[in-house]
Amino acid sequence: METLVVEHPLVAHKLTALRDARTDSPTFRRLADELVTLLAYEATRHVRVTGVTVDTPVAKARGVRLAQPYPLVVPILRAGLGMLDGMTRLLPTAEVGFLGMIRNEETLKAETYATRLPDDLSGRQVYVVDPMLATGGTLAAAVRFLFDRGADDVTALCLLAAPEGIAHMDEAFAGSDRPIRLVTAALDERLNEHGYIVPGLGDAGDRLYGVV
Ligand SMILES: O=P(O)(O)OC[C@H]1O[C@H](OP(=O)(O)OP(=O)(O)O)[C@H](O)[C@@H]1O
Ligand SMILES: O=c1cc[nH]c(=O)[nH]1
Ligand SMILES: [Mg+2]
Repeated sequence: METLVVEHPLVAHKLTALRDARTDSPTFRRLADELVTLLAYEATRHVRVTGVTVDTPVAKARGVRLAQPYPLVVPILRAGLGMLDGMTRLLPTAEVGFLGMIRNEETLKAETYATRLPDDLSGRQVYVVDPMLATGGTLAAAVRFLFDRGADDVTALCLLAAPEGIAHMDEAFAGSDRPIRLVTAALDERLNEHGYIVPGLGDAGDRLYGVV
């Protein structure tokens, strides 16, 4: 999986505050919202555009507009919701689909409890947002939903990624002719015995939504 770790002092500053266990949920939500916007700037470098000509007050000008069909943004509930507004702020015309998934903390396997996606995604660019890429089980299942519907251009935006998650995605989609890109704020060290990213930031959904 093509991976871009965004190196930028503002990204590092906001990620450090997100990691800090002392950061409360309102602040955590604001930082996640700000951070995804910085990642989205990089993640949308390939977004499809089409040529247009407009009249300025002075003269005609050649330009571009987002091509249609517009991209699809898919937050993976719960924690992906914390990244949705930041993403749609940059892509206001994007369509939004939803995947509700929860990782079984015994088996570490992802289980799906809600799917609201267009049936036909052929020709669509898709941006998946989920703060954490840990074992990769959740993202792999999400990408499979999207590929099964015909998507051929998927970019995942994650706040943190673990090497195990990237390796899992590489195995799961080895030989696939459809590119999957990952844009993240940091590649962390490893997973602990509970499947949590080390040093990580804890359970992203719990941090976002005040679960103590
Ligand atoms: O790469 P994986 O090992 O699959 O782990 C990553 C997933 O785990 C967390 O979700 P969780 O299942 O805790 O649900 P939540 O988002 O509702 O907190 C996180 O939000 C990711 O979706
Ligand atoms: O560290 C982790 C791993 C999986 N899910 C999370 O929310 N955090
Ligand atoms: Mg989740």
